[in-house]
Amino acid sequence: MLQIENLTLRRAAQPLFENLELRIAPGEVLTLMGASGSGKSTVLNWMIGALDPVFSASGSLWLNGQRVEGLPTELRRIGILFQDDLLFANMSVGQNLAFALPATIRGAARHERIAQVLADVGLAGFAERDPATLSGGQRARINLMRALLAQPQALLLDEPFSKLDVLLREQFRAWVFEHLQRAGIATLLVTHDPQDAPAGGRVLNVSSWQKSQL
Ligand SMILES: Nc1ncnc2c1ncn2[C@@H]1O[C@H](COP(=O)(O)OP(=O)(O)OP(=O)(O)O)[C@@H](O)[C@H]1O
Repeated sequence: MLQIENLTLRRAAQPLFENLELRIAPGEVLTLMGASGSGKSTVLNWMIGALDPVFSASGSLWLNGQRVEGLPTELRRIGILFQDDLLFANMSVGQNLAFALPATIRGAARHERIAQVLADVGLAGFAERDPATLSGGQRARINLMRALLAQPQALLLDEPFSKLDVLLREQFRAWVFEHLQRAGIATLLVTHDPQDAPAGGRVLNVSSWQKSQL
């Protein structure tokens, strides 16, 4: 369970919003929707411990019963995926994935794990490929798998589909939701496009943030 309690964010003395409350169950995707500049990315930055110092925050963040908003980013077990993929251009696909693997997985087990991940996403044999030679959809899948290899308990998606063309976007979206549900990951999806939300999923609109209860 990923939970925000009573979050107020301010820039200078001005509140960006007040008293945000939300709860996301394992395997659920909650969509956070709102106009440009309404503060969606700022919430995500706060959740991963990367709030710009121009903002101040009060409120608490809980992940599976542990209060995490005071913890360093790497101890929070919260992954994030941005609209621009951040694959390292000077590394192969396999090296990009290996970068996210926990250090406790060593030696041959690392190669096996990466081969298995690539096979799982329909990209068997791609470990040596240069990321620049991949299609948009292939890059998107590698980027998501890299975020998941770090074994997050929650995932934040910031406009993850907006750079994909229409057909690919539909396929990738369905694939992502199915994958996250199977992995039991609590997911917060930020978007300005209502069509990005999973069918039947809960949507929280930024305009209703004041004292909203989800
Ligand atoms: N570093 C900063 N310094 C000053 N103001 C900032 C800074 N970062 C963001 N802001 C402002 O804070 C507000 C919220 O920004 P934020 O990026 O969270 O909005 P958003 O809802 O994610 O927008 P978008 O959909 O365009 O990404 C905006 O008015 C923005 O201009």
